[in-house]
Amino acid sequence: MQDLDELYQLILDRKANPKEGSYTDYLFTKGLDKILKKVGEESTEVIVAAKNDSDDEFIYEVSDLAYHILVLMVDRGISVDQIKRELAEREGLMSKTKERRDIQEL
Ligand SMILES: N=c1c2ncn([C@@H]3O[C@H](COP(=O)(O)OP(=O)(O)OP(=O)(O)O)[C@@H](O)[C@H]3O)c2ncn1[C@@H]1O[C@H](COP(=O)(O)O)[C@@H](O)[C@H]1O
Repeated sequence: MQDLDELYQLILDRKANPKEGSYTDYLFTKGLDKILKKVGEESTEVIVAAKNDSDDEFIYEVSDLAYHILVLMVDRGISVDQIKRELAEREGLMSKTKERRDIQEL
């Protein structure tokens, strides 16, 4: 069982300790442009899968995209905690915006 935090840590470790035959290593070696190309390809595959009926295919493609996004985050030096913090801040902002909208609708 591997959650997103654990996968992020493993990718971080691949960056610090390159391992022969590792696909993550291959991406880091190729560099940012290659990682961005993969994120673009995987995003398109998620869109195509979302239009089809197969949940399994959709889950597979979202997982591919999630992995490549984590590789991109490590390459850019951004942590999962930074994303969590941003989302947590939005939670406060969004509920304030909703309160304002509710008041305007009264
Ligand atoms: N979650 C993933 C994961 N998801 C997708 N992929 C790889 O992403 C690639 C996507 O397939 P494509 O056909 O688009 O790409 P490709 O033809 O293989 O290669 P490209 O030349 O196009 O880049 C496949 O090679 C998959 O193996 C992943 N590779 C590794 N992980 C995890 O990352 C961790 C470290 O893996 P290694 O770095 O390989 O040790 C492990 O926990 C793995 O499970």
